[in-house]
Amino acid sequence: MSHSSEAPSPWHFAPGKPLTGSLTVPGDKSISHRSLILSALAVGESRISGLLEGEDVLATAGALRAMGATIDRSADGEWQVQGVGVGSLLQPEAALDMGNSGTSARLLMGLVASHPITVNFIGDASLSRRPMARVTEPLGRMGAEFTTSPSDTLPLMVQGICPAIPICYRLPVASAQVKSAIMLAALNTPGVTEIIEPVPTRDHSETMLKGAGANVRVETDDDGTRHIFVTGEANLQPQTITVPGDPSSAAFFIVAALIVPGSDLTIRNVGINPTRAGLITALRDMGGDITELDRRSVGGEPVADLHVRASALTGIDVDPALVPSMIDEFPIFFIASAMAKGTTRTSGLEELRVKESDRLAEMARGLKALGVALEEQPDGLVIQGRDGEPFAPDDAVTIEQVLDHRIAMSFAIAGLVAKTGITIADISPVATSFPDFTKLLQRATGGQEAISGVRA
Ligand SMILES: O=C(O)C1=C[C@@H](OP(=O)(O)O)[C@@H](O)[C@H](O)C1
Ligand SMILES: C=C(OP(=O)(O)O)C(=O)O
Repeated sequence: MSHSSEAPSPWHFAPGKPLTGSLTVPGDKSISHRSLILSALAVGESRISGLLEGEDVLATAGALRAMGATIDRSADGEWQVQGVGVGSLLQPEAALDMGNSGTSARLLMGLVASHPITVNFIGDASLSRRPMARVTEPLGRMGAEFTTSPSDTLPLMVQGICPAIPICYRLPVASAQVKSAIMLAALNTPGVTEIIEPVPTRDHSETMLKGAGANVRVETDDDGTRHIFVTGEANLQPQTITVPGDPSSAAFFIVAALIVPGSDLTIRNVGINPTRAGLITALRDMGGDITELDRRSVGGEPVADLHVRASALTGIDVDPALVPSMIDEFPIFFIASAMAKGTTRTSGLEELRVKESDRLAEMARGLKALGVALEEQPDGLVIQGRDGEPFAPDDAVTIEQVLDHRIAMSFAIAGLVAKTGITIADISPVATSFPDFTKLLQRATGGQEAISGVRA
């Protein structure tokens, strides 16, 4: 199911026309995973529209089918799910292939931990390097058993337990995936499970579980620490869910429109949940002209159309408190920083080293190849911006395949302001989160001439 088994697809991205007009980004990846999972746990038919049809979400759908849910697609983004009910997942016959998707792996490990089934999880080379102890540790306290490699990575076997034991768990890392894994395990666990979240992370699981009728209560201390209480043995109601556009996908077009001179672009239907909107705050602090139009609610989430105009950016020190709300946006934020005037400093980003790739190292490597002066620190980058001057590397730059969609898309956008363009050795990883990325970029830049495929 993974793109990694296919032949690489090299693309070249070079300066062309400004980004103009309007476009709509695909459905939010986090909300799409959760829509399928909660629908599979409801009894009856749920209907989802705007579902992201990226490989990561399809991995979640495939796993839920293998555990008994009936999942059908009737049109683009339109999906129907017949759930099995909390506690009624079936033992899958084969290992669940999570492909490149950390969210699928960690959320589904939580889901099966409180079911009396044994499940093997496998993934691609990137996912098989990513840390899983962060979920096996709390789920183990709930009674599930795990067989992993000594490095606590995939492939991994979960032996679920029913009834599981409710726990009170303080998250040692700011991670919505870990929080959500425990919440999903808690749904089929008698009693009340409490998760203490010192640093708030994306809150889609809380919102969507409440919407489906689960007893989820959130209390916030004066210092911002959140306590999330989930009452187990829940009954979830089938829903009609509309998935809003993904701010993490919109991010590439926001930055492109800011740094390509003359751009004036509207990105429609973008989720602006405060736990996801840190990039907009940071870019505005740098002088980015981003206006929210027609603020509204879609599927219980705040959404707006974003009007973005090319802007002279100035470097900033990014407040570490913003980090969780822009965690996936740092790769493209570093491209914006490299085009700003002055220095941009980031810190508190050690989590970027355990994403689909080591995103600090990969971004530092690619930016250096583009001639950008920077310092790589253990938990961030310090970037000397070029004050709007296009990248002018001595040699042609090729970004090698590292099985990381966000690295590929970030340097694709950088290619729009690089004198000789940039070659992405394999664009196919974008299919995990944004299958239409190149098509939308071509459309926004007025046609084929802005970017073109390169024959290897
Ligand atoms: O819960 C989610 O849907 C996600 C949480 C984040 O991961 P962490 O929980 O590891 O920070 C994010 O990077 C990922 O893309 C999606
Ligand atoms: C980190 C990401 O996803 P995941 O953890 O689901 O692989 C991402 O999409 O940037």
